[in-house]
Amino acid sequence: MFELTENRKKLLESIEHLLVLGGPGSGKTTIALLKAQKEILNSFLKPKQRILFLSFARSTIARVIQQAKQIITNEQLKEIRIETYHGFTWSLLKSHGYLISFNRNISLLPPPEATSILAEIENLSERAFEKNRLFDFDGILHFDLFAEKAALLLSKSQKLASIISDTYPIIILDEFQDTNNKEWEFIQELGKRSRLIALADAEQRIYEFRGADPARIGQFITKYNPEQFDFGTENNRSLGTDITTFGNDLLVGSHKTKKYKHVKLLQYMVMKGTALHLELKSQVFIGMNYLRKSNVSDWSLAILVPTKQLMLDVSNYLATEQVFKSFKKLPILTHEVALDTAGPSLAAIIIAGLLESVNAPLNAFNYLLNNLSAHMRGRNGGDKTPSKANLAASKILDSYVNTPIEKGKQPKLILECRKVINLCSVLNFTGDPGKDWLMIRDILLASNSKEIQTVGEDAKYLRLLNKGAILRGQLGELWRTNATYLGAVNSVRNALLQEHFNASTRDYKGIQLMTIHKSKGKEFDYVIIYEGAYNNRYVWTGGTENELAQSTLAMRVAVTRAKKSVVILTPKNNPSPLLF
Ligand SMILES: Nc1ncnc2c1ncn2[C@@H]1O[C@H](COP(=O)(O)OP(=O)(O)OP(=O)(O)O)[C@@H](O)[C@H]1O
Repeated sequence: MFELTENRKKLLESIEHLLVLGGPGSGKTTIALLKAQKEILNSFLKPKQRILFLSFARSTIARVIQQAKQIITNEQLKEIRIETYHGFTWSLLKSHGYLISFNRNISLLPPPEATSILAEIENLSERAFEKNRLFDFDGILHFDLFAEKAALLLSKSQKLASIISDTYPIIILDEFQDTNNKEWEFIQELGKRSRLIALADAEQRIYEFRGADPARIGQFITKYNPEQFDFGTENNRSLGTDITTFGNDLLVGSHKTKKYKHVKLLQYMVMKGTALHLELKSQVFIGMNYLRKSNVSDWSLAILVPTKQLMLDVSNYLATEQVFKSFKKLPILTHEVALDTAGPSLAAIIIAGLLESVNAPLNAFNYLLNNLSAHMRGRNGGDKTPSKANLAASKILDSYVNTPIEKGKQPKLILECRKVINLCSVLNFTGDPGKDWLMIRDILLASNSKEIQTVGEDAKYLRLLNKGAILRGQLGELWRTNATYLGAVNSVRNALLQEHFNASTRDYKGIQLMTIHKSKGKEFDYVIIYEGAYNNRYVWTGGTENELAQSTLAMRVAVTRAKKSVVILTPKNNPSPLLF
């Protein structure tokens, strides 16, 4: 199916540890899949053995599976386990974590709740201490500890390590340049007995902020003395275009004096109101027309933005029809958004709590206060601490739960929470989870408290996250068995947690909106990179040299996602220094 160069044929024959280097679209993933196929065809695998393909993100897994289906047969695909580091290490810790924790039952700490629990610990080493304490003593595993604890587990139990290596004699490490120290420790445990194939591109290292280290590829070479293959700037993704050339020129700044056929740099006028993202939306229509005219079947068009805030603003703009004074209209554009889940997940737990509360009115009020406090502390997600105002408000709620204040002196937020409970207590549920859910969400949205309204707003994004169906399914099940929503919080929590491990099988077709960082490892027919004004920029004025270097790498990753064409939009009054 593929014309293979001598170099690639040599790679397929190798029985050493391997390091495959190459720029975006040079064919690293493809050759790794061909290598796996070759080993399968050579009957290298004994019964029950499989090849393990490890990557970082669920969305990348989806793409690799999609790509694998074009290269190898379904039977061969069954002999490859394609997994995220999280999914794989969790499966190890879930069944064997008791070997390294005082608590025999290992459970997961859902990320939004983790953020909320750790919100007040600002000091990073204290945070790390608390995360470790939770696992060591309570068996509760924070997502950040997956690699670390899995490495510890394998180092403590050589028997388990042998079983793992016996099951997976060959392990492919995707996006190796982005492994942090803990993942590297884990990989070294695996590498004691299994053959490793690392795929890497130093210039696509965009996760330095989570511990990716420029020295990592060198460490791999020193440790394993692998056979090395470098596909350099070969470009199989956007063959016949100058997209990769632009990406490489960007690294040295030489793009500023050149012209490109497949990369358009546009400066747009920043406008307000209905015209806020007019230029972007118009470019999306132009892109769609181009793809239709070029007869690209099942086309994909990505809009990549630097910040989450801009992503949400753009999503709202695309999902609304604009009508201008001239009566010209810009219709709604259906699209998918790659959103972080913390805020919406915590909002979902609040709504689930209120659905339950109607049948358990006794604790309903305190329950709401606790959940609302968790939402305010955790909605920013990740390891980010909440804003001072949110932290202060959450403390009001926490202290009220412990020592209620007499009537007349209660803060407004507490009174508003009481109002929510009263309004919910007189609701007549229909048994249709979709409708009942919306009744509660509307109560939250109509609240006079900004904090409570925000919960309603965050809950709206569950639809964008495609979580609607799964939640409806779980709640419908409860109603069918009990004719109440008792147990809603648990089932919502489980449903949302499960999502972290299900390799998303959806493919990236149509209009996809995401941050530049999320676009890593994906490919689209057409890419529009959109920089907003003020805080929604690639480069902040006054940023350090290192920040500028990171932004350049991120921009190159974004550009090289495209197969056919790229448009980059930057504000005319203050164009990006990376571009002009
Ligand atoms: N030898 C080849 N001949 C023809 N097409 C190829 C070859 N290798 C890869 N391709 C095609 O090129 C595209 C990019 O390949 P692949 O995803 O393997 O690159 P990559 O190096 O893993 O990219 P990235 O680092 O950007 O994720 C795919 O569409 C693939 O089908």
